[in-house]
Amino acid sequence: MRLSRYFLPILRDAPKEAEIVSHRLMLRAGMIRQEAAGIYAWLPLGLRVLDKISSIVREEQDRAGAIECLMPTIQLADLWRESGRYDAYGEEMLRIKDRHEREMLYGPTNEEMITEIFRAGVRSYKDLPKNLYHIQWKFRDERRPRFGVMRSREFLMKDAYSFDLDQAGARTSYNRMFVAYLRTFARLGLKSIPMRADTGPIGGDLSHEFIILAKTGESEVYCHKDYLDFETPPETVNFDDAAELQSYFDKWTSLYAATDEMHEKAEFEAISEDKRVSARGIEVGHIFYFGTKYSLPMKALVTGPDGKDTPVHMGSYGIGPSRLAAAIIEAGHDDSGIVWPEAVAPFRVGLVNLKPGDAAVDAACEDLYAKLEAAGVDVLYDDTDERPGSKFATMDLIGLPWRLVVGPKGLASGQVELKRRSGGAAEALSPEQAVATIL
Ligand SMILES: Nc1ncnc2c1ncn2[C@@H]1O[C@H](COS(=O)(=O)NC(=O)[C@@H](N)CS)[C@@H](O)[C@H]1O
Repeated sequence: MRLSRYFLPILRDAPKEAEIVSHRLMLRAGMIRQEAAGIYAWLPLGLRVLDKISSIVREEQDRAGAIECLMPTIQLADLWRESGRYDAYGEEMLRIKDRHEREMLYGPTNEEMITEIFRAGVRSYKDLPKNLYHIQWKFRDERRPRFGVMRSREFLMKDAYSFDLDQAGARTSYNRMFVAYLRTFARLGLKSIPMRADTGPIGGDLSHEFIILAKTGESEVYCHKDYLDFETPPETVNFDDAAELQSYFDKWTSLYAATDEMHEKAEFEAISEDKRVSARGIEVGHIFYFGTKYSLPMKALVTGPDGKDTPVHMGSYGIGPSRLAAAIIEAGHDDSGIVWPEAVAPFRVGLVNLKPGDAAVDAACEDLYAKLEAAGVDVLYDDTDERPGSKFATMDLIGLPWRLVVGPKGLASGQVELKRRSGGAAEALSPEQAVATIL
């Protein structure tokens, strides 16, 4: 992409209301723009990151056997009356009326809707287990939206829903998602720790929040330090092997880890001092087992092996891709700006032309741009007339993994300058060596 043709509204300073670093950097880097309280436009650079995060979430859901669908954002109030949650959900629900005065709502979550879809499509236990998911925008009228997209009112969520004949089956579905979550956050460059959590308005009696430790996290969390060294379950996990899945669940819940609401002080203080971690954390995922809480009132029944109709056992599993864009910045930045992990960087290389109009430099840049793009490397080519200092500052701010600089002096001795954003000195290399290093 040529920067002269792109849309990247960089801000020199962040608005004062941006309290945390990810909010400041996302605004300054031209990734998002606030359209209303807690409601953001995702500008081109931010959307590229959001799409990369969603792709990794999707890959790990698919690997775990979940099946993707897409439910609408607008839902009928009557659907929520079936589960009894319409009134219980409270102020956070955005209630609307259509032209026929029909009561509707902007979905904050989809347990009722997926249960309605399931009950219309499945009748026998032979069709179980099932896990259906979508990646869809949600609306929760948070009293105090803040921290940019970290706690916004409209946000993107992957929400998956599992259906099993009984609790034992539902526990395996829960463990499948548990393992998929550990893998997902690791691939995003984050160290997540599953913590016992409260079930809140979703309900149920088993729940874990996946927390990443960050100074600006909203939650106060407590855990055993050894979690930080645990190996992520490998790509080769057999998601059909209930015992293997249970072994990962047992390992990753074998030591103390709890959010503030579930904290047991005495249990925590029984851990040797050097192994206690108490920190602030960001909740990036939350999973629930809630049995027949929705299937019973909504009559989502299957014919069991005994021929009797029985309500299915369900769980729901949420991840916040839009919150993750901010959380990844909280976990990866420095004084000059964002430092993206390769997996989610909006572009892989920032190519900087120090003297547009200089024939040799232009030719060298065009050649590098063509070679890298042909090799499938996403390049943001700064071909603008900005001053060099401002070009370097922009590349540091938007945090691309590689910065490749072409100037007349270096080129005269056949060299360009390559620098890794995550640290290390700039290297003077031939254009060929620079391309080889990046590939
Ligand atoms: N206001 C918000 N802004 C940004 N992300 C949010 C917000 N609220 C929740 N999330 C993200 O969405 C994830 C799931 O949300 S949740 O309420 O915990 N769980 C559910 O809604 C269940 N239905 C799971 S399918 C959270 O872990 C968080 O990553």
